[in-house]
Amino acid sequence: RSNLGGVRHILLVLSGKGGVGKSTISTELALSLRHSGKKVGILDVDLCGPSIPRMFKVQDNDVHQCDAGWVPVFVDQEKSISLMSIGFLLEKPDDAVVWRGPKKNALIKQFVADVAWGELDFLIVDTPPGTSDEHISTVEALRPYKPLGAILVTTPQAVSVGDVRRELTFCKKTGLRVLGIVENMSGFVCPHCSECTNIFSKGGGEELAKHAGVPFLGSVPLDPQLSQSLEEGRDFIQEFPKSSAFPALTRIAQQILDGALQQSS
Ligand SMILES: Nc1ncnc2c1ncn2[C@@H]1O[C@H](COP(=O)(O)OP(=O)(O)OP(=O)(O)O)[C@@H](O)[C@H]1O
Repeated sequence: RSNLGGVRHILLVLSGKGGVGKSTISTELALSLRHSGKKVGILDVDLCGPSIPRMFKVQDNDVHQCDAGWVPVFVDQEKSISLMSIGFLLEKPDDAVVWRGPKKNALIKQFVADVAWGELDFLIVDTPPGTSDEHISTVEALRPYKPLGAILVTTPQAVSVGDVRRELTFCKKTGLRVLGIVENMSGFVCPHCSECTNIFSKGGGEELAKHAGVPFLGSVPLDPQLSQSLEEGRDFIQEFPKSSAFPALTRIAQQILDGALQQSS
């Protein structure tokens, strides 16, 4: 039996640009799903900029081997969130990965085949920005396991939205279903007067979703408590239910749960 045999739903998180919040959305989606009673894994295939270990504050952990392959790193004692990332394989967490494409592709194949995930409700695959070799290798390696689809993350500005158009084309060409678009860093709600300032403009992601005929999963505002939680490896979903990004993040998770339920029925 393959190591992904016990994984019910696989979804990818993609973006055209770097730094728009893929790892943030992957992390908060995993936490939200965990609080809905699901077992979740995150496979971080961002080989040159792995940020998932740090966002869960487990960057000093090592990965061990068992008969079935690599044992992922568990975030909690209940083992409800497990992680695999190149960050756990580097001698020092800040070591740079200077590899050519074939070596990267080989590691991605190994990540897909050799991690002993056990039973998972969701496996979230956090990808590097763009549509590189690594994306093609990831999608090809996952194809036999019929991924649920991809979440596309963008910031509201036209330049980032333009890059998401390329992601839409990538999904179409590789036969990956688009689960929806998330607009991240969409306005800043003042904690004192609750007025919303659209720092990076607003609505680009929603408009693109409408235009492309794909679901719009929601706008996540810029939220200092969110970035601080990520810096400190804290559980934002549990600790900050009153913060401005909380409703959007939990709504995204609910839509993913609904979509997965529909696919299963
Ligand atoms: N809605 C938000 N509010 C506040 N800070 C955010 C928000 N979304 C992301 N950030 C912060 O922005 C930074 C970049 O986010 P993140 O690492 O998730 O982006 P990424 O797209 O995964 O980047 P990369 O391309 O390097 O993989 C992080 O420091 C994160 O804490």
